[in-house]
Amino acid sequence: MSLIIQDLHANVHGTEILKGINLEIPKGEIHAIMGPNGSGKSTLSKVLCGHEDYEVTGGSATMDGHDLLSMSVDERSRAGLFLAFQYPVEVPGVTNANFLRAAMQARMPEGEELDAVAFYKTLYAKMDKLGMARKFTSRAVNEGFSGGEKKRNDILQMMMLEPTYAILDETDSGLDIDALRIVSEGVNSMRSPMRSFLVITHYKRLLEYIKPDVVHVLSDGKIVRTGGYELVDELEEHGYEFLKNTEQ
Ligand SMILES: Nc1ncnc2c1ncn2[C@@H]1O[C@H](COP(=O)(O)OP(=O)(O)OP(=O)(O)O)[C@@H](O)[C@H]1O
Repeated sequence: MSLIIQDLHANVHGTEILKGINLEIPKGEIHAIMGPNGSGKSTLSKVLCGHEDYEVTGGSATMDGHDLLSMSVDERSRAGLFLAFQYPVEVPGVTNANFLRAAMQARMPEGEELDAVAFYKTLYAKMDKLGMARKFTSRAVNEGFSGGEKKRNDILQMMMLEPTYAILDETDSGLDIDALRIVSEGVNSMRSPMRSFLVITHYKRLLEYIKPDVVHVLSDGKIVRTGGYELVDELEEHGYEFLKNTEQ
């Protein structure tokens, strides 16, 4: 049971950004992707989620054997995929609570109704865990939220939806020191043999809390290095200097 990406190529507005990505994330593992600005990290996450701006031109991606690329965005979500965006979107006019209720209802088998009492009980417990005030339930999704509040809200969505494969795109950006710890604890509380994470980040500070099993470096649309946690230390110390030696 894994997320398997093979020789994935993708374009945005006719320009090739992903140039043959190979990645296998078995259930239960946390993989981190690091890499220079503009190397394609967010593009990879958006392609996996089916963002309409991105055109897959080759390769495959399967989730537990199912062809991810042939599914609609909705189907991918229902199948257990979740993306916390680098820049979380605002949804004016829809309260956080209603958004989450609708998202959870949409995942239930036809004919079954979400239990409202149980929903709010779970929601409040998870908000407490993330240190989020109750007022955020009645505010429109991310509208007027600070950068850090948006990131926390994304993690709340993830904790409510309980995906099997979660992609976190620079979740640490904009978080203050306490929020970074709290959000990381939220992620760690979801670690399970039945769930995998792909964590995109620039900095060691997040990975000190969310210890990845495997670390990849993405450069110019390809995975150029894969290793263990020691790779994070190496990058922190030397940056992406080594890439210059691999460039033509
Ligand atoms: N919708 C888009 N329109 C035009 N160019 C795009 C679009 N999406 C991505 N790109 C380009 O694709 C390249 C890869 O971008 P991407 O956001 O995937 O990089 P990244 O590795 O996540 O970078 P960062 O670390 O800065 O967040 C960049 O050159 C970017 O300008």
